[in-house]
Amino acid sequence: MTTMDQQLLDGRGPSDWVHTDPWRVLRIQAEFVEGFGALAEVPRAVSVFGSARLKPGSEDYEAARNIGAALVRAGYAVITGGGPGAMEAANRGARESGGYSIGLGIELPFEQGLNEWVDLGVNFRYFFVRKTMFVKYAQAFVCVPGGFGTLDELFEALTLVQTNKITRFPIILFGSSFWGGLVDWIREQLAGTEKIGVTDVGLIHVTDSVDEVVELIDAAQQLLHQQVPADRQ
Ligand SMILES: CC(C)=CCNc1ncnc2c1ncn2[C@@H]1O[C@H](COP(=O)(O)O)[C@@H](O)[C@H]1O
Repeated sequence: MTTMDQQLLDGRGPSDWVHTDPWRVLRIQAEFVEGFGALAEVPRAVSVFGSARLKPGSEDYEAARNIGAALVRAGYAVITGGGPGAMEAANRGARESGGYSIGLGIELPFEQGLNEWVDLGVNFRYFFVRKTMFVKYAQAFVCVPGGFGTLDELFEALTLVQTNKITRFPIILFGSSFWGGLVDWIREQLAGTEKIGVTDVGLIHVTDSVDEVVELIDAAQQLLHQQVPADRQ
């Protein structure tokens, strides 16, 4: 009969167990622990999402950069997915304004690594762990034009607010010509056929003004501070 100690210390034997789900759970757990640990001290922050494919100099890239800068001037750290395009732009605006620029990267087959404007970077293997961090450490979401990834992050936030899993959390879509059609469809098709409540449409704010982005977030913060006792803020 062998003891557990013996089995542990004996280096020989099959190693396929490292690829099993229980073992994966430990890696997932480690990823949560690492993320919570790295971000615990982050001051109040806003997550900015948008297309990984935006090119520097393009209108949307420069908008994301301005948003990053404006958020820092208003006292917020900026959190992004740490990649290129809109993420790089928002991190860049934040760093250029002397603020706290955070990138939560994801392991991808065509990975390019964290962009050069990230001050605090954490890399994740699992999208769902990373998405928890975007929500947990942000006071608001801002989406500039993007693709599936951006829509995924947008609808995750909308669902969490709709179901009261997070409260007082502005979700701001920057760029009315890009987002307008989606919001019209949400109003007409989703609210119009009672797939969502009419008031749910009001969870989405659309703007073309960087100043308004900050105003919306500040207003939500003020409401929060009025409602939550000082020791819990
Ligand atoms: C050039 C290229 C596609 C690089 C991909 N590199 C990426 N690095 C980090 N986060 C990403 C990346 N691609 C997508 N995402 C995630 O999905 C969102 C953008 O996806 P999309 O481009 O809108 O659909 C980002 O906010 C980010 O959280």
